[in-house]
Amino acid sequence: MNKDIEKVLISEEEISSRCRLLASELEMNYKDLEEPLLIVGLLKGSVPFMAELMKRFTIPCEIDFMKVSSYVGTKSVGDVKINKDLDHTCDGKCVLIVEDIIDTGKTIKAVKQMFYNKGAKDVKIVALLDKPEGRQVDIEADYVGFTIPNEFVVGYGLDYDQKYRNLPYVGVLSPSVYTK
Ligand SMILES: Nc1nc2c(ncn2[C@@H]2O[C@H](COP(=O)(O)O)[C@@H](O)[C@H]2O)c(=O)[nH]1
Ligand SMILES: [Mg+2]
Repeated sequence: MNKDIEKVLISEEEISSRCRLLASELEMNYKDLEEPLLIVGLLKGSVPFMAELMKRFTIPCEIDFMKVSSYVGTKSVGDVKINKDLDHTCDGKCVLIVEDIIDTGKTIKAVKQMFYNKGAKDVKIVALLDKPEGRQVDIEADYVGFTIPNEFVVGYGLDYDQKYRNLPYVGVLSPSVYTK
């Protein structure tokens, strides 16, 4: 295990088997769509989760990415800014937003509204992790991989200062790393 990780919260095997179930639930719910589902990953944290899900889809789909920022270090600063916008239009489309983690809910609430403002017909959210104790606004994901306690986690796409995204598991970062 990486020396900066205090404990492994969710193992690689647990993530893989949960993603298999989530993908089949999503497939079932989207099987009657008349046009391709637009799957949008929020960069950078959603990349491993999005790859794990989409490789199991057999439904017609298109993919795109958006980059928004709302965090500095381990703190949510509230304001959500777009750093990279979509390549696709989403007028009249069904959109599935893929997010790594929902904490205060401010990011995903703002992003969901952005998609409706862009003319999407339907917007659903799938999040690998949910920290309901951190919630400050009224928003829930439609699909959640794991509900976790209110701790700062890294790995499987999630970073601290751009590090640890490559870990194959989700772990709790030792506070000594960010109180240095
Ligand atoms: N590496 C981690 N990133 C986190 C964690 N909790 C939140 N976040 C980042 O913020 C947004 C969502 O935050 P929200 O407060 O607006 O809901 C999420 O996409 C992450 O990028 C965490 O524990 N570890
Ligand atoms: Mg994110």
